[in-house]
Amino acid sequence: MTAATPQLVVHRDKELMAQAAAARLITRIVDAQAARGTASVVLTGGRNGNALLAAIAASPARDAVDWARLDLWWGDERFLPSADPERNAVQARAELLDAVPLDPARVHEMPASDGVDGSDVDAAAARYAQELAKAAGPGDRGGVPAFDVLLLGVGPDTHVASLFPEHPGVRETELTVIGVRGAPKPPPTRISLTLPAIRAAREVWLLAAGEDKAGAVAVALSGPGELQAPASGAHGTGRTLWLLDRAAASQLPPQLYPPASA
Ligand SMILES: O=C(O)[C@H](O)[C@@H](O)[C@H](O)[C@H](O)COP(=O)(O)O
Repeated sequence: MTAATPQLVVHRDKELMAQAAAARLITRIVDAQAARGTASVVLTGGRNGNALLAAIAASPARDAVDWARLDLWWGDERFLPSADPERNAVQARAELLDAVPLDPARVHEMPASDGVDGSDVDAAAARYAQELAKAAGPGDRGGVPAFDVLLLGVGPDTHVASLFPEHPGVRETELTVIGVRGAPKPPPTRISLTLPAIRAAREVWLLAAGEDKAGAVAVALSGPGELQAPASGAHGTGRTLWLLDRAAASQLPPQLYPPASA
């Protein structure tokens, strides 16, 4: 087994998956902070990503995290005005970030369409790539920090972040952050980390719950390649973990279904 080999955990339903993922993430952050005095996490948009944040907000264990020593980044963002309720960062703040004592300087939102770059999504993406490069340490590779955990929701078409099947972004091998136009999932204009940036993370956790994800999970784990199934190209340098509920795991071939999960 290598770090890219997907490890699967299947929970009873999406509510339990969010709670269990929240407990897992709190523990991972606490361990990283105990070992290195800091931690870095990449957040994802979408229902499962937001449910995880809400579960952390509701968890008494959340106070075990030294929030001031946590760097937060985003895997993708909808390129909208900064206060737009459709922005992943706006939703993350509502679910959790505004309730915990983060260091604002360590919360790295992706640029908005009413920011310094105006409507130039490519310039905005380049700006975020510079911010990542500045945060990268001497031992980090590829111009991004070695994130402790990079979260990804999985779309019903197997997209992750804003990397969609057969779209240019999934082919990007040099840039760490790109502008995305014509995204099949609205809104059409987005900013996204690329697969090389995603793969710099120590751990990549993919979240998928619900019957509508069962096909995507089965396809992504059957190995068609990242161009057809971007989720299949998302793996960490130390661990690749799929956090599922039974409905999203319902089309997995028996040999991939984990022996015991609750
Ligand atoms: O900006 C976004 O929309 C997300 O980052 C996107 O990649 C999301 O994670 C998936 O589409 C899954 O979304 P759900 O969890 O809502 O199905």
